[in-house]
Amino acid sequence: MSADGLMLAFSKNEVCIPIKLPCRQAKALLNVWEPGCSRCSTTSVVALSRSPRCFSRATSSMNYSRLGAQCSSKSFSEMAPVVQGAVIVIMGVSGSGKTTIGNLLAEAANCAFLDADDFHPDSNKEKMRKGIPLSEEDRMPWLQVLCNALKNRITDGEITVLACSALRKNYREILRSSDPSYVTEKQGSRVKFVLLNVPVEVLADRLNKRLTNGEHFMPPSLLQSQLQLLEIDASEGILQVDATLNPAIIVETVRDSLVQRNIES
Ligand SMILES: Nc1ncnc2c1ncn2[C@@H]1O[C@H](COP(=O)(O)OP(=O)(O)O)[C@@H](O)[C@H]1O
Ligand SMILES: O=C(O)[C@H](O)[C@@H](O)[C@H](O)[C@H](O)COP(=O)(O)O
Repeated sequence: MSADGLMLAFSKNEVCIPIKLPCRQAKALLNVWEPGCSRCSTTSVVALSRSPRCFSRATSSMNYSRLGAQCSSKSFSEMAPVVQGAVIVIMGVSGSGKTTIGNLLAEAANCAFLDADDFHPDSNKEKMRKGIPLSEEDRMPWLQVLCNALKNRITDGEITVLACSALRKNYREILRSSDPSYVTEKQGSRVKFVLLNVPVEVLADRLNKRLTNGEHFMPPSLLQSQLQLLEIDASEGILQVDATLNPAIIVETVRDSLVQRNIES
């Protein structure tokens, strides 16, 4: 594909017809697809480009999200020809919104959602419930179980959204190593991280409300230890988003950024 070309795949009854078009023509073509148009209910439109610049130019100047709502046009799974076996880890401290955003992202992208909390042994949850931070020894077996689960999904070519605190770089390295082709941190892994940034006062407020509503085992008293542990190494190039925004906007931002970063590479 040429660097300036957009590939459009029109999928109907499971039949894909990939075509290449210059940006301007692609935009013009996609613009005639109005929301509610009867063709949208039976046909999906996928715009893919190996050039992120080209993709963002085309998508930003047409009402792509409106089109997407009708045609589920930007789902990762519809990009299956180029995106196979990938994991998007929504990371951050407790209360940053990992479960909320991870669920919505997976739904929007039509792929599976896993919550790392569901992989903790009861002993870990009991410890946290009592207000005791987990130790390195508590976390290692848990991360290893997660790593194995992700490895199976990557090998099967599945796309997964995982909500996981992944606070330290060495924890993330364990998750990255679930990509069988990942050797060193110098190379890309099919496991990508998105950090949800939320100010401490907002986090405390969210955790207090969540506890009062009896929705979660994690006490607000553990927030400080979580923040102390959070380690972000600029060299990892982790995508960071303002997670105080409306969840729908966060999800849209994450999807757009991942597409622009070419999550398949
Ligand atoms: N973007 C957001 N705006 C407002 N409230 C949010 C947002 N994201 C999450 N919440 C709320 O904050 C609380 C913590 O969110 P949750 O998804 O459970 O975080 P985590 O999984 O990181 O602990 C929940 O009550 C949730 O409804
Ligand atoms: O490594 C850890 O200390 C835990 O994984 C922790 O980071 C996580 O935050 C808790 O499991 C609470 O779950 P939530 O993050 O969903 O509140």
